Amino acid sequence: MAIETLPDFLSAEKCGRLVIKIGSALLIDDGGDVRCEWLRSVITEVKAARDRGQDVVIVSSGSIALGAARLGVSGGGRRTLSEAQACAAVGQIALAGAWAELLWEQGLVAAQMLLTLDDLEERSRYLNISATFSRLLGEGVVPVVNENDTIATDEIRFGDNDRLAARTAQACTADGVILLTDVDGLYDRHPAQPGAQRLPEVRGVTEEIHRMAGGESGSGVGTGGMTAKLLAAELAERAGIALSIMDGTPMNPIGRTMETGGGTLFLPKRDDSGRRAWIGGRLRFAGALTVDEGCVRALEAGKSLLAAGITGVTGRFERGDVLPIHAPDGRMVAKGIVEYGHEEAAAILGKSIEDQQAILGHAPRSCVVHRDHLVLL
Ligand SMILES: Nc1ncnc2c1ncn2[C@@H]1O[C@H](COP(=O)(O)OP(=O)(O)O)[C@@H](O)[C@H]1O
Ligand SMILES: N[C@@H](CCC(=O)OP(=O)(O)O)C(=O)O
Repeated sequence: MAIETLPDFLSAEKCGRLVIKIGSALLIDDGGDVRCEWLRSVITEVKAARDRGQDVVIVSSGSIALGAARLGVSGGGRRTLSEAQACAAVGQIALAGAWAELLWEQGLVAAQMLLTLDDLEERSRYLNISATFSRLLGEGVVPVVNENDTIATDEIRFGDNDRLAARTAQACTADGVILLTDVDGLYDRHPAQPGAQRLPEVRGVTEEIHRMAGGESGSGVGTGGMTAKLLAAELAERAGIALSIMDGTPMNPIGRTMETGGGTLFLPKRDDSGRRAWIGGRLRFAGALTVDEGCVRALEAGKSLLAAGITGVTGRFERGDVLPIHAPDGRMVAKGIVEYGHEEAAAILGKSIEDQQAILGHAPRSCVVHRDHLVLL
């Protein structure tokens, strides 16, 4: 049974596993301290969920804001990478300590998991992370996840924990994600603008929906703003996971949203298997394929990708990598696991299957991307 309404997030039947993401502005006060009383109220809600039989995974921001205050570093979101990393290193140890202590106050055991984009993109590490989640949740532990900011380079950083929450939800096979933030959902324009209306439900994050988000964070403490939350909603949607943006500012924010009927609920269009979700959720690529119009139509009709339809190969990739597949106008139409490395793919580009043996010097594979390993976008 899948989530269909807001109260379903609190049902062990419909939402056996829940990810709750908490933004920096909620967790850290203006003086740079953890808002302990508020956090205690959230943990009460985590405890209630556990008592109902739901597994809960927390994605907690706040290390940079916490560390910056302790180091006396200012600069909001405009810090250099090394500055942000130093702040994160100082802040994370305090943040994890606060979580462990306050969860323990209510009889819950915390575990820390620091992840990077690379960890979630590389299949074997992704599977290890999934296995660790499964074991921890089986033991009744509450994993607390954050980005491993101290080792992530700019290129491989998520930079915002909204997408990290969606990818974490995939990795731990969650049914729902709650993003607690400082606004009670998605508005049709920036909420500060006159006449802005909240959208209670969104089924399918379209271009029109993306245009509603102003890029900047409102608080000046968080990163990514609504744009990042919509990207997260899109990742969740593709993985068949429901996601809700809720106002985290009051005490007991989840219960409060249920009472007021606030928030925005993003519902998935279709269900995807774990493997397809993993392919569709990939964000970094070692290369790319461009195909002709006929090939785009064939892919949309559910066919595998043949070398004959490929018009361009870029990057240095290996067999087994996930690549984006672009239409002639540059639009990304699909992602899929490639059957050849970049040299062989470039060599057989545009060739029919009959011509490929002589070029490769061995029997060709039936296709370049098999339809079972292809996700249309
Ligand atoms: N269309 C929109 N609807 C709601 N909020 C929006 C919209 N466009 C931009 N925002 C801004 O996004 C902010 C939330 O993002 P952010 O500050 O990054 O939160 P967090 O720190 O919780 O991740 C809101 O406070 C609001 O100022
Ligand atoms: N990993 C960073 C989180 C960055 C981030 O996404 O912040 P936010 O937009 O407040 O959720 C930190 O702990 O400070």
